[in-house]
Amino acid sequence: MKYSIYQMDIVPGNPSENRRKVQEWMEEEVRNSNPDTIVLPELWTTAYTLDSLEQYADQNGEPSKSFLRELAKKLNVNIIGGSVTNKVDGKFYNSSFVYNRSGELVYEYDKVHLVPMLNEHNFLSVGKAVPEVFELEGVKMGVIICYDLRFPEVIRSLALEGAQVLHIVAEWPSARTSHWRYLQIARAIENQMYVVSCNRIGSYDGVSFCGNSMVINPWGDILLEGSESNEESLRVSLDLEKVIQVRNDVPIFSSRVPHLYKKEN
Ligand SMILES: NC(=O)CCC(=O)C(=O)O
Repeated sequence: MKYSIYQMDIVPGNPSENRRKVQEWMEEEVRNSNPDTIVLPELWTTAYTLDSLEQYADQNGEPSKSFLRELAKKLNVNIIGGSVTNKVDGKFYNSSFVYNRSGELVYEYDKVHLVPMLNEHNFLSVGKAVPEVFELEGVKMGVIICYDLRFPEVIRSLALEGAQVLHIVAEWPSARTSHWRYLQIARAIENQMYVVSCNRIGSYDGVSFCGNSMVINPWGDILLEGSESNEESLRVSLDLEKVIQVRNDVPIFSSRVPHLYKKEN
C-alpha cells in the first residue's frame, strides 16, 4: 500500500483556506505519485483555535465530510482525514473521518483523551468510544488522535482486533518531541504493527509543533521521517508481509497471559 502524508502548516481559524491548500496538495500528489492512501494532520481546518469553535467548527461533520468524500471519489484515493473540530448535539468534538476510494465513510472517531496541556477539556467533549479497527483495501487498521499515543491500552486493543497499521494524526508540540518519537517506536515494536503518523509544523498561540511525521515498521525501524519545520509530502510503500514475519519471529501475541492481567475499571 502506497502512502502520501501531508506534513502541513495550518492557517489558524481559516477552514476555507486550509481546504483550498489540502485540495491543491492532494490533486498534485495524486498526479505525481498516485498513492493508495493519504494522511492529514489533526485539526487541519482550524488549528488550535478552540476559543472560536462556534465560528469555525464543522456541524455534524460538514463541510469536511462532503469535502473528503468528493476528493476521495474524484482522485480515487483512500483518505485518513486527520481531524477537525465538530459540533454534534450542541457539543464540540475533535473528530476524525476515514474515506475509501469509492467515497464511502469507512470509520469515524471522536478523540477520547483530551489534552490538559492544550486546554482541550475547557472546550471539547470526550468521545463516546475508544478507537476501533476498520478496513481499507482488505487491510485491518486503526486511527488515533495525537495524545491517544500515550495510552498503550487503546493501541493494544486495536492490535488484538487485528490491526496491522496504526495511523496517528497529530498536532504534537516541539516541547515534547522526544516523547513523540520514542512513543511511536515503542507502539510499533510492542504491537508489531506499522505506525504511520502525520504531524503539523509551524506554530499557533506561542506553541510550536514539531513535524517529524514518521513511518515505522513492525520491527521498530524508522522507514521515513519528516523534518522539524518544513511543509513536506512524505511517501512510502508498506510491505504488509513484514507484519506477519515479525509476529512469527517474535510471537508475543501467543505468549500473552490475559487471565493473569489485572482487570482495569
Ligand atoms: N494535540 C495533542 O493531542 C497534543 C498531545 C501532547 O501535547 C502530548 O501528549 O504531549
